[in-house]
Amino acid sequence: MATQRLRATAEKILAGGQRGFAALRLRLPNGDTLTAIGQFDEVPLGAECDWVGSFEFHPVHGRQFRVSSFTVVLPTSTLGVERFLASGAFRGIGPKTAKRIVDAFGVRTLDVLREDPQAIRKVPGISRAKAEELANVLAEKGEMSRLGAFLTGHGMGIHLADKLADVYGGGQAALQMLQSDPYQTIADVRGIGFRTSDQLASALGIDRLAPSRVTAALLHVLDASIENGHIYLPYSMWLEEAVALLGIEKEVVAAEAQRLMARASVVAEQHELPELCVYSARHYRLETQTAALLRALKQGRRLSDELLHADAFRDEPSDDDGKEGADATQSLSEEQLSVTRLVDDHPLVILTGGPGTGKTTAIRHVVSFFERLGAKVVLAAPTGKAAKRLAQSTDRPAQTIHRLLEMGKNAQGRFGFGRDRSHRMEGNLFIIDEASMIDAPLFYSVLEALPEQAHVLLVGDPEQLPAVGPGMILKDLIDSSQFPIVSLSFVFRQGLHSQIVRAAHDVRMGRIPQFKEEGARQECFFIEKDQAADAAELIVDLATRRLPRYVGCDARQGIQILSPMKRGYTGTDRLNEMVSKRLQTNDDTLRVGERTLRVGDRVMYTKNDYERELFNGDTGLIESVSRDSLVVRFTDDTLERRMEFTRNEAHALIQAFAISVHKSQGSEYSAVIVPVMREHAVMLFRQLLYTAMTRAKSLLVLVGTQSALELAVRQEQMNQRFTGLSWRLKDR
Ligand SMILES: Nc1ncnc2c1ncn2[C@@H]1O[C@H](COP(=O)(O)OP(=O)(O)OP(=O)(O)O)[C@@H](O)[C@H]1O
Repeated sequence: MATQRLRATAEKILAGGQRGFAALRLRLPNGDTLTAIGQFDEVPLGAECDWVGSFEFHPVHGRQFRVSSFTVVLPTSTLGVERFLASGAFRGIGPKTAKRIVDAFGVRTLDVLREDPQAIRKVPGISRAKAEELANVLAEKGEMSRLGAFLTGHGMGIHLADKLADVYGGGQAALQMLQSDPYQTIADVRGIGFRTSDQLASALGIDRLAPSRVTAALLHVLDASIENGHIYLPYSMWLEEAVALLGIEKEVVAAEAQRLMARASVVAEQHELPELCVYSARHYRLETQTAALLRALKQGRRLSDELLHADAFRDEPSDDDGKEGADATQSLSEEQLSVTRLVDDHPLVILTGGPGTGKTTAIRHVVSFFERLGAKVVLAAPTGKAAKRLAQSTDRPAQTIHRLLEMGKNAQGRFGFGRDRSHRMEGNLFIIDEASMIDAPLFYSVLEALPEQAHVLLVGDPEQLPAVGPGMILKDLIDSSQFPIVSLSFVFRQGLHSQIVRAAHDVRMGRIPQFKEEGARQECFFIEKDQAADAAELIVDLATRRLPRYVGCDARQGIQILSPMKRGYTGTDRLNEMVSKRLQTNDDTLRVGERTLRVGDRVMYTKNDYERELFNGDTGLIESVSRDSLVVRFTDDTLERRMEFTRNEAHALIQAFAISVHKSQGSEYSAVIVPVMREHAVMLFRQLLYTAMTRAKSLLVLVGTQSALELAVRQEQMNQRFTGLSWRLKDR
């Protein structure tokens, strides 16, 4: 039979499946249908295609079209082509010219450009050279241009084109996948989320009740819950969120949820709650493997048995040992001493306590004690600043956990940890400070890379804000009651700096702190301001004029505003703009998105750039600004580095006169101002206020209303995190 080509849309799979043999119902442009059969790598369901094949006659099914190959037809919408031409892929073509070209040639634009480029010279502003260049770029892009037009036409970023082509092996294959099963791209391509693919699916006419849509939403809800810190979701919450996203009947979603659970793409488990706990397969693995490693850790031996000079170890560390670890004249408390003993006996020990309760002093003792026995003691913390403080207070090197695990590029060019179960870290005792900031994936990586028989001391304050990432490791370990905990509560810190510490402890215990004048110099203030706009004015005046004088520091560096939120009169966005303007000394500015960056601005880098050794949270001052770039000076004790950022790169820089309390975790500042206003009521929680207050070393000013302060102290739970680690660790 003769080979034929026909254009039609694959409407339904009549027999077979998505892959392998399938019989399809094709709909022709005139509305007629016909049956097609063939072998498919992937049935392009819903996509309009050019089908190549021949008709044959089947004794039972009648006339059908046997497909030998097909290509997906470019879904040319004029808007897509217009956006594609204006996307920056074609030099010298902006939105106006793109519109003029498309107005003249409509959906045929790309074909015209390909077949008769000079024809577009009739559009004003297009020269012979430009027409030629356009045609060349288009030819160069080949099938990628179809993909580009498709993406931009559906409101997706052109930047996804390369990623998609990479994943699916070319522009044509990517197009085919986008059209046949847009939801599959969520799992395959970073940067495509449920909403994007759902929009696309809706434009392609994919049924709102299609199982692939419901499945994608259910998986998306689980993934998104990670961003709120959860490791699992209770079944009813999972379902409700998916129903809200899909806008369809709950029964349909529930049926699909059951199917997913049966397929092990998600795992449902019964904990103490009457309802099921639903995990994505990945996070279920993370939690169960973490629990397994922790259980194995519990079987470890005494630390001193492993060490060179073990004979020197006496059962009870004596008073002399106490002196050794602390100041020469200071004896450790029984509790502090017990840490050393417990660390020897137990592979994992937890040390907690608020500010000034002697945690650092206890750490110093542990370090020097085990070093004398010949141990290699490794010190680390989740952030660079916390690691630096730990190094200073112990007089030993300390590093970030990421560095300890040797974060870097592997042979395939992907970022990952150089230390893992096959290439473990080296050391006998690992002391990790600020443990409340460790998220579940990082903790797993630490456990996985721990050398055999190593011991771990986690030090932290569970009343601080939890980690930015998912999980609440420190709390879970404490709640499990499986590991020895020393909880220091006596506040040793006296005299200087004790006002802030006392106020912070009040908040920690749920008491409203009193800010009365004491002694010659007050270090803790509460200034009442009813109106948010007035409070903002006052904060800016304090930050730029009054406090620098009071403390004797440079306004650009010494004063830190910590706000609960970005938004609002006293949110970080507005305060940064106000302080930056107030401190402005010349007209050199760089516009980056919505923001204006000025010379002299304190800025924070918000990404991890391992190549430049620049990390999320690093702060510096803008030294100079030119037309399309700026230079930031980062100073780090001994090291001073100047780095240039293009306008594009500068998107990762935020002004940092005011930062969120979340971003301040693990850092300390000599003077801190905290707005405590009703406008941020949704964020006024005890943990947040407490974390903000404990960032201040020598001066703390709260600005706000008494009622907002009371609200912040009263509201206890930040937001509940659903994690199952403590349940999993408990002996049942
Ligand atoms: N057993 C002790 N007896 C007397 N003073 C102590 C004792 N332990 C610690 N201190 C003193 O109390 C103060 C706070 O101690 P340390 O820095 O160890 O506490 P911390 O819990 O680490 O505080 P922060 O978390 O605020 O850094 C220090 O001045 C320290 O010398």
